[in-house]
Amino acid sequence: MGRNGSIKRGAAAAAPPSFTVNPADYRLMEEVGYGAHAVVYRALFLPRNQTVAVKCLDLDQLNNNIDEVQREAQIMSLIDHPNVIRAYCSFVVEHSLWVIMPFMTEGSCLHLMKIAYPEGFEEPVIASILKETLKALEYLHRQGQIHRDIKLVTSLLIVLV
Ligand SMILES: Nc1ncnc2c1ncn2[C@@H]1O[C@H](COP(=O)(O)OP(=O)(O)OP(=O)(O)O)[C@@H](O)[C@H]1O
Repeated sequence: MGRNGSIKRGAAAAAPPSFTVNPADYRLMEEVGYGAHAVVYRALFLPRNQTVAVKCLDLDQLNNNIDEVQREAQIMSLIDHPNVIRAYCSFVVEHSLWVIMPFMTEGSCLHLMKIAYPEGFEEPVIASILKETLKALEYLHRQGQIHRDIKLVTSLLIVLV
């Protein structure tokens, strides 16, 4: 709504897409990566045939860290910065926590480097990745959050399709 009460053009288009918390609405496709406690899949959100990433965290492995993980998923859902991936939603499926996220089509910087730049990125590219990463960190710090686990080579790249 504009200040004069008029409805802003494009406001509806800018609204974040909504996702369900029903696992049956997601079809897991291939595995795209894994971390210490999670496996990440490319998946389809069936109601809109939309590609997403689903991070499946093994709750049994997390032991006492469940509160921390749920807090992280909640923070991720409140993120609003182009350089920080946000979670659309998260929910428990049997022994896993599923976090639904945008799918980063180009994968991580490490992946890109391995397949296309085996000698390593050139300096201007590294500088650009660093700058964008620092913008993301600055945003998180302004929100009162500390990342604690930055691994530059696993930064994710998105390509708008
Ligand atoms: N949204 C996404 N889109 C595409 N690929 C992703 C996405 N999220 C994660 N991945 C892939 O999955 C890998 C593992 O991601 P994850 O977030 O579990 O681990 P991490 O933070 O890199 O590792 P750890 O949890 O061990 O610190 C990433 O390195 C990346 O290759």
